[in-house]
Order: sequence, then structure tokens, then C-alpha cells
Amino acid sequence: MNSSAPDFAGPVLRTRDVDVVRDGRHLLRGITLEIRPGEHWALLGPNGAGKSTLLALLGAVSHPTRGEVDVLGRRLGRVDVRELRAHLGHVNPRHPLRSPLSVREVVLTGYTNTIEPEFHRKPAPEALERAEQLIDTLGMRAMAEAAWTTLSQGERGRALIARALMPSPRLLLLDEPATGLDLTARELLLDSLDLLRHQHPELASVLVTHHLEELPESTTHALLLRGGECVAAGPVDEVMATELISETFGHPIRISRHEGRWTARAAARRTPGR
Ligand SMILES: Nc1ncnc2c1ncn2[C@@H]1O[C@H](COP(=O)(O)OP(=O)(O)OP(=O)(O)O)[C@@H](O)[C@H]1O
Repeated sequence: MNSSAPDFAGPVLRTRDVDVVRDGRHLLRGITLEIRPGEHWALLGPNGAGKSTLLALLGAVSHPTRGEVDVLGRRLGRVDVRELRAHLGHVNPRHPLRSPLSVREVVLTGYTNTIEPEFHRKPAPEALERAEQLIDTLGMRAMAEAAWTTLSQGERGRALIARALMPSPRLLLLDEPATGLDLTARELLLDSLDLLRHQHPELASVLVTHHLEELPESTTHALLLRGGECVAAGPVDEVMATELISETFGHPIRISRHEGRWTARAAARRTPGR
């Protein structure tokens, strides 16, 4: 199994002056970034800013046109990306499972990184134990036996995070995990992420969103993207500022933080009737 992460102590991710050009169009330009163990990054920006394009690079799913991307100390373009991906937990909200596996079985497929279970192989005792721990961390105990096909979107989201964590990845990548969730489901998801980060202090993560309200309290850093360029990147207290968020979204937005969570609203409201 792939549970032994590459032996190296540096940053989990490092990009240097990265450009991505597709069909003659710059989707990313000059992105330089370093993510260390224990850091939890928010990747924020409006539609089309390049967030998914950047996440695909960080997950070793695609390559840069120019510049360098090091994932777990390995340079993209010089390593077997399939081997590298085994150490990354990439949560795909469009998980292509169709069969009625239970939550426990779905979580266990993370160990073999397959969509369906490998029925001919009995899961190892340590895999079974880890699955139970993750089911608890993600608040799925009451529905461990429930069939995937009957789960709500929020329940599926949490099951997929547990699944992605099965091989003890160094890095967890989350692409808009709270999209489409109702208020309770979103709060459960964010609570689970806070707990997970507390229980696994070496884990690093990158969470993509358009919505500041969808950021867990445990977020430590943010990168703001607009038109494929970095507006700001660094610790949340420096980056999550009204002026920088307004510049990123191209609109005057006032942000505030209360008990660790953010809210955003238009800075100037028009008077009704004018
Ligand atoms: N293969 C491609 N060729 C040309 N343009 C592309 C390609 N892939 C993506 N794009 C464009 O690149 C831009 C950035 O896309 P990306 O999906 O990274 O943005 P995003 O910030 O994730 O957006 P959203 O918030 O809407 O999901 C978009 O304008 C998109 O249309």
C-alpha cells in the first residue's frame, strides 16, 4: 500500500513563476507559492479566476506551461505523477461511484484508491481501524451502514473526505466542498475539517471556494486569484482584508471576521427606489 509518504521535510508544495497557457490564453500567470505542513490554505477568486486550473497543478493532475511545480519535493515533469498522487488526498465532488456501497465501504476504497472495492482482497486490519477513526472524525458514525446512493450531497462530501484521508496523505485538496450544501450540512463539514486539522497537525490542505462564509476557522493562509494572477498570498490576517478582497472580486466588498469565521457583503448599498 502507499501509506508511506516520501521521506522529506521541506514544503509540501512549491510553485515558482508558474504560467499555464491553453489555446494561446494565459489561465495562470507568474504564480509563486509555498505550502508547508500544518498550513491550511484558502484559494479564493471569482468565476474563471483560475482556481481549478491551479488546483489541478497542485494535485499533479496537469503540468505548467512554464515555471516549476514541486509536490512533496518532486518536480512535476520529472516524476511518475501516479506515484505522487497516491500521497495526495484529492476530493472530487463528482465521484463516479454508481453502486450502493455503504459509507464504510466507500471510505475503505480510499485505501486502494479505487472506485469500487477490491472484493477479492480482505481489507487489512489497519485499514479497517483507520476507516472507523475517519468515520468518527467526519461525523458519519450514525450512517456508516447507509448506502452511498441514498446519501445527501453533504453526507457524500464528508464520506469522500474520509475516503481521501485513508492513505494518510500529506496534502488534502478540496474543490468547493461546501457548494450546494444547506446551512447545517455546511457547518457540519466545516466542523469536521477543523477537527481533522486538529487531529492531524502535519496535514496541509488547500480549499477552493468563491465564498468567504465557506472557510473553516482553522484556515491559516489565503491566496487570492483574479484573471489568472495572484492578487495576494500569505497568512489570513494579512490577506483577508477588505481592499484585497474587493480588488479580487472587482467590487467594493466589506469583510468581517467573527469568532474565527468570515462574512462578506457589498460595501456600498444603493438606497431602495433610487
Ligand atoms: N483547456 C482550456 N482551454 C482554454 N481555456 C480554458 C481551459 N480550461 C479552462 N479554461 C478557462 O480558464 C479560465 C479559468 O478556469 P478555471 O476553471 O481554472 O477557473 P475557476 O476559478 O476554477 O472558475 P469557477 O469558479 O467558475 O469554477 C476560465 O475562463 C476557463 O474558461
